[in-house]
Amino acid sequence: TQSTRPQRMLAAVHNNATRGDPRSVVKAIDQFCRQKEWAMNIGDEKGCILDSVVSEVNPAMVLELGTYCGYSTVRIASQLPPHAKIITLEFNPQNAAVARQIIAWAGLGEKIKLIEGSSGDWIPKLKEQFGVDTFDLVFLDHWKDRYLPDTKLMEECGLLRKGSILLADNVICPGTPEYLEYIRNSPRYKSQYFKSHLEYTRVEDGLEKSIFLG
Ligand SMILES: O=C(NCCCCc1cc2cnccc2s1)c1cc(-c2ccc(F)cc2)cc(O)c1O
Ligand SMILES: [Mg+2]
Repeated sequence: TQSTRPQRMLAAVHNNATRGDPRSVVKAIDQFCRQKEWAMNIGDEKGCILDSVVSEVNPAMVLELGTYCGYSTVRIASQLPPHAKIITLEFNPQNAAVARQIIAWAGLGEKIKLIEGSSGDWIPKLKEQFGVDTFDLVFLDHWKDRYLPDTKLMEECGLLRKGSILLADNVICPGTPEYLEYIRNSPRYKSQYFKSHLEYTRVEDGLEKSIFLG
């Protein structure tokens, strides 16, 4: 039977990356996406901006909405301090299965909790199910029309504290107009736009970094 693109990406990781070496996993995926098949990982250019935000925040507790194949999960987890954790949500079971194997190959399974399901269902359950208090960093990379409702949901569920950072991918392409409008005009957030490009292309895209003011 025909393989899927995530499965071919996983094969590229197995063939080209060193087990236990997250940076080689990231490099193998970027090479696959540049030389073989485009895929919707954050990519190397926006990935460097992600890396700088993670190292600046030095988070103990991270939430990622949208795992896909685990590329950004691996980038984030490889920079976390000891005992820090990332919870990542993925809607598509086939993508989640590939992500688990890419995360395992990178040797980061201890730091990462991958949950299969939708953000709307799971955000209200994170405190009771996983003993989460608040998140220091949230990376939004899931359905673009869910960025705004899920941000409001996280506020309502008490998952954000004064100083929590939201980092949103694709605010230009595919675009998240309602989210940008809200977050840039809300007195409860301080926002900053990082101009970049859609992964592996010359199309404009960017990341929006927002600090929750409480
Ligand atoms: O759709 C994108 N990412 C979201 C996949 C949604 C799946 C999930 C929903 C959901 C709900 N709850 C919990 C977890 C999850 S995971 C996406 C698309 C492009 C793109 C595609 C074509 C194109 F021509 C130009 C850009 C680029 C990107 O960087 C993307 O991130
Ligand atoms: Mg994205």
